[in-house]
Amino acid sequence: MPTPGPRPNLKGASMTTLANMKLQAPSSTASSRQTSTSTSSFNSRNTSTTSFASSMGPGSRPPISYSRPASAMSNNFGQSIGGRPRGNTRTRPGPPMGDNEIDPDKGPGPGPGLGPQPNGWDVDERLHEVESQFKVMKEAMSLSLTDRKTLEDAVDLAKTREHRKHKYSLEDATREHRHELDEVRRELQDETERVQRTHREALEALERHYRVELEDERARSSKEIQDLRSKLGSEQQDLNLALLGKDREIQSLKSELDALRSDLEREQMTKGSLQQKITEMSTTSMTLEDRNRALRAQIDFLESDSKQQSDSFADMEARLQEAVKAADDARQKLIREETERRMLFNKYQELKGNIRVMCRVRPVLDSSEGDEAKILFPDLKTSTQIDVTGPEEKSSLGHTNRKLMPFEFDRVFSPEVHNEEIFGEISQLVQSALDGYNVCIFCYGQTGSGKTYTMSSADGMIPRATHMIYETVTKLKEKSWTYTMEGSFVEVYNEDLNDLLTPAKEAEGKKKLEIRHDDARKQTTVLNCKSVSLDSADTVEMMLRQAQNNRSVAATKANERSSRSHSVFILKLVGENSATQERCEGTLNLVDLAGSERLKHSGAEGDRMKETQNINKSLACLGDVIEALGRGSGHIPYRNSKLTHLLQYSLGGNSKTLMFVMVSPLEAHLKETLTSLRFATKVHNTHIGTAKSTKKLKERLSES
Ligand SMILES: Nc1ncnc2c1ncn2[C@@H]1O[C@H](COP(=O)(O)OP(=O)(O)OP(=O)(O)O)[C@@H](O)[C@H]1O
Repeated sequence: MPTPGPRPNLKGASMTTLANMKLQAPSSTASSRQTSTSTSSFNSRNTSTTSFASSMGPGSRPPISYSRPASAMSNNFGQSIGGRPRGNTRTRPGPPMGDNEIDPDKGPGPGPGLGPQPNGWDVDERLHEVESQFKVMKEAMSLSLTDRKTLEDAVDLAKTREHRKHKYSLEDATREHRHELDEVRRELQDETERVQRTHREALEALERHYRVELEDERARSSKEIQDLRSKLGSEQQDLNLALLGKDREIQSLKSELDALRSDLEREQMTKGSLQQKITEMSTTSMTLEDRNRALRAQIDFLESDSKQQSDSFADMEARLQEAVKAADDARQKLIREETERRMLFNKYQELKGNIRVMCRVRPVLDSSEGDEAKILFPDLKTSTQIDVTGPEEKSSLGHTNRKLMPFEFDRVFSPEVHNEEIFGEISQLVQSALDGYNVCIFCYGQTGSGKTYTMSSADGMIPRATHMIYETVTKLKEKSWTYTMEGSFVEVYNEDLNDLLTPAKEAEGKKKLEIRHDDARKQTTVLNCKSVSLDSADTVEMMLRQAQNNRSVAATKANERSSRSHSVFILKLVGENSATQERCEGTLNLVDLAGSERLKHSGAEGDRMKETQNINKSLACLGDVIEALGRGSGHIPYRNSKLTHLLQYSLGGNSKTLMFVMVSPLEAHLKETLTSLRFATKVHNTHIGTAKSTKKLKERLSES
């Protein structure tokens, strides 16, 4: 129920004012209600503001100072609604309301006719009062609005401050956290860096260590690879050479086979024709015997009848003439056949190759010599192979093994083979020398391997060759061949040529030996060298004894009586055929080379070292010459050593060469054995051009 407002005082008031009053009275009530509401809300706000302000607490933002305490305002406002404001300085001062005052609870009082109203009817006063109340209310309103605004501002400010405070504290916290985070990050980073540094250092140390190890390993591996490569290279080279040699051998064997086949056919034909001739001759002989018998009968008859006798005599003479002619024809045929045999024989020799290599292993002399090397002779049928078990080798994986090294030559002689069998193989070459070829037979090998035993022992190649020559020469006399034989014996010692048939004392005042070559005859003469005419086999034995005494023999660690020089037995054979007028000139050189052991192994010093160096040099030169001949080189380095210079016409296209590689059976000599066998293999793989007999040369020379 709206409280009835005081009756408006129309006296002195304009109609407008009254109208306003009428209009405002209820609104005032309403506004009073409103005010009350707003006051309470203000109060509540004020309370909240106070609590908010108090929540700020000491040390926080300063409390908000209001222009007027809210409670006061509230009181004023309450009073202003109820009547005259009390104690409000802004309201018009007036007399205390007393009974005339409008009690808000009671209302403005009874209206006209509703009860006594002291001065209640004083409209002006009432109006004035209402106006002043209105003014007060208005002021209160504006104040309240201002307050509200202020409060709102304060709230906003507080909010802003609180917000800012929060923001600050948040920012502080963020900063703190960021700082902490930075610290932690820095620490972490430091730790990480430290760990990284430690790891890097460890890694670097490891890397350095492994790099060193790697370098070592690499160096070791590259050395091993290099060793293996060079070994492989040399083995490959050897294999290639062996392959080439084998190819050539196959080719030559094929052509040899063809030639032999045709030779055989020819020989068979010759044999057939010879047999036919023999049959013819025996028939002739029988005929002659018959005639003889008839002639005897005729003689008897002539003795009885002279005419008949003289006729028969003439007939007999004619027949005798015929028989003599037939015998002469047969002799001529024999000589022709000898010439043909020689030709065929030498052709066969040529086909066998001009350089042949044979290997001989000497037996173990007694158990004190030491362990025996593992040497096998697998090829029993043709006896051309020797397998040597090499020294112990360490593989890259650390395993120890021994390689089986096979070597192949024209012939291999095991320790049981005697000099007789060896000579069987070389006798054909001796025959070639008689037929006018230059022949050279070497014995190569380390000290104590059996060179001297093979070459010049009592039943060695030199005495056997000379015996064979004597026998052959004697037989050839029947075929109109007469031979002169001259022998000389020289040695090459420290690149000097010495005559072994002249004792050292006698040789002192004599001129030095000089080598002279006759290029047209392909013959070599040693000037100032003694040569002995060999008219009996005994002369050769005497020669050998003399040479042996004069040979330079010195002691080395490798062999007690070691030959330190190359000795060359030179046998010149000149044959002439009185029937055919043929002439041939051949030379047989039997060479016992000095020991081929290596300088390091021989333990040589001083003079012995010089000797060894010279021996090694001349052996190397011999290898070079054979190699150059094999290559077909235009320049053959004969003059690089005395030995090759001396043997110039016995090494090469116009001669036949046989090299014996002598092998010791002892394990202690294994390295030297392998070196010798490798050298011999190189020689074996060398193909030297076809040999030519000086007889043919002579024929050619005589033609020109
Ligand atoms: N086939 C063999 N049968 C029996 N004994 C042999 C045989 N070969 C060599 N000998 C002996 O072996 C020893 C050494 O041989 P030899 O003197 O011939 O060797 P070498 O190679 O000529 O040595 P150097 O180079 O010192 O002259 C000698 O006592 C010899 O009699």
